[in-house]
Amino acid sequence: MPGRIEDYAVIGDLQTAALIGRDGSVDWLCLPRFDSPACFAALLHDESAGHWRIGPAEGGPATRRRYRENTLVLETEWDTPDGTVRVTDCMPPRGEAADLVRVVEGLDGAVSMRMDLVLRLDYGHVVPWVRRHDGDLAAIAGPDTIWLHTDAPVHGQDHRTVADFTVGAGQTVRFVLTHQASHLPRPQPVEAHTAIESTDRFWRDWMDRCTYDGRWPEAVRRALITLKALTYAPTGGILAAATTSLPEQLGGTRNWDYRYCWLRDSTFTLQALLGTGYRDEARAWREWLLRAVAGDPATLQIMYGLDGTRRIPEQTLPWLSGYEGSAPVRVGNAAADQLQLDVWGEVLDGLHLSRESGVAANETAWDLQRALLDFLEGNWEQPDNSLWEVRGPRRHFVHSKVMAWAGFDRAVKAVHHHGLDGPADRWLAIRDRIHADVCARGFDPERNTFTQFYGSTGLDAALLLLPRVGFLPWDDPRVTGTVDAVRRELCVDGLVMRYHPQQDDNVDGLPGTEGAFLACSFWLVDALHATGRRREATDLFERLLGLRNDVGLLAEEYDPVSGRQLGNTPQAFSLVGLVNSARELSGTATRTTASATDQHTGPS
Ligand SMILES: OC[C@H]1O[C@H](O[C@H]2O[C@H](CO)[C@@H](O)[C@H](O)[C@H]2O)[C@H](O)[C@@H](O)[C@@H]1O
Repeated sequence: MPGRIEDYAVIGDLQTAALIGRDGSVDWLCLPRFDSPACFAALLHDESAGHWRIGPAEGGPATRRRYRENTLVLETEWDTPDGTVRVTDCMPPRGEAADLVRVVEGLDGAVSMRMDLVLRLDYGHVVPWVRRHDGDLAAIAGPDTIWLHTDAPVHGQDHRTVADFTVGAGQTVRFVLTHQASHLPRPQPVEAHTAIESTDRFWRDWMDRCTYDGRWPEAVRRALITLKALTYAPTGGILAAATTSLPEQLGGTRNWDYRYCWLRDSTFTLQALLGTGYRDEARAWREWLLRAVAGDPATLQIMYGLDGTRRIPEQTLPWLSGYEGSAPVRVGNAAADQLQLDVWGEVLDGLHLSRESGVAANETAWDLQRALLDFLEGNWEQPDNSLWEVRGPRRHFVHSKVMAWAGFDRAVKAVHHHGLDGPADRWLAIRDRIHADVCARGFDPERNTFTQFYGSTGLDAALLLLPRVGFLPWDDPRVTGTVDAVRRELCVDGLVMRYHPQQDDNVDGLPGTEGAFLACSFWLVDALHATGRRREATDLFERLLGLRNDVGLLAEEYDPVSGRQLGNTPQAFSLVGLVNSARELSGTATRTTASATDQHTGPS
């Protein structure tokens, strides 16, 4: 049985990531990339879909675990009646091949250990052929070979590889699992202890570049390390999360594949990284973006594969029962074909932010922005699927229109403040038309709130972002009215639902419901802070910190009733929310969105 979502820690090598439960079992790993088929998919079924457990023979959860300070090296410890043992796990930043390194170390007494390796390629589907080569194991299936190099005595048993051994104080037993394409020669295995030390150094060096000096430094640093772990180093692409199909409702069907690069999520991640000193990542992301969206801006997708791949068709994997029975398990994501107008605005805002932050200008980037503006000019009046990717009918979502406004606003500023070339007066006029349209059709004066879409009876937590992008000032009564309405109508036990799915005739077109959306809850922290309710903002922020798991990770959502994390994990959206709110509350936030002096000055 897989653990709770919050039972999982993550390790990764900037090309893929493994999730490790409190019982020492790797229950999720895709090789060689984040979006490759999993060789351990127990998370979405049970151990027969592949897992790799190393722990005391008696089983059970660890007594404690932690990351080594400022690193992605995980240490899991068990106190047993016979002694204490530690397993150290890491994935060294990629050299010749992907390696997963696990070292067992006796700390006290002598502990009987068991290793249970069940390799199932293609998401639990394919049992590999296992052969011995010079004392190591090679598991071969189709395009993949997975090598196991260890000094433990392993043997095969019922299509799995097991080892029973005892570690005494001061003894270590090493395991290195390496992936290689099956047509290539065996890669040089890394030495486990050396790999742990070099991984440790890599992450410490990366953390040394962090400029964050505000409150809650450990939570912010852990979030930043995790965001970095969600970047795909070869291309600079930024993932939404490391998993697919962890459910938004236990037992439900809201199960999606997040192992791709959403322009929206990446832009938000960029804000958090730029605001904490990580300019190289911002540059790499911009270059990724320019390559991914090259071509006709009318064919811009809201998301791409890690290398900018456009086709990520959605399929279901019927042989997997799903996390706690939450089926179907999906790979690929049909949202890639949706129209989500906010994305144009977010990309324009993200590139504006890079410019404002002094990340060197690039002529191609401005050409792209002009092309995006041309598209937006002809399409901002279209209904769309919104940032929530609704699968119901397209509507005139207020947040989408406001982000179109933000796109033109940033374009005008690019001309006025940065001397770039463009028809600023025309853009200004469109900007003001959008503003007037939203204020006339997207605001309900009787309820004193903006609405989810034109004519909607529902609300949307994304409305909390309107003042952040400068659409109206925080003290505008329409903004304070909307913040109050979100609190009144969308909060469950103080946490924020992104909207009520059943509202407006089932706005998202999906069955079931979902948990509180953690990113939105961080947006409420920022809104409370900006509207002068600072104590409440801090209280909510600290409550959200308390929802992180024991190693500081957050999934997409949280169910206040069962007290469990829900959805894909670790999720960039949630962690970006944490970093940005910490910066706001600490007063260390530099401009990542329009400041008060940049607020809208046109009509309405
Ligand atoms: O709820 C329906 C949609 O859920 C997913 O989208 C959500 O995750 C995205 C990645 O973090 C995020 O950008 C989006 O705002 C969220 O709504 C899923 O990917 C969609 O396919 C699905 O329709």
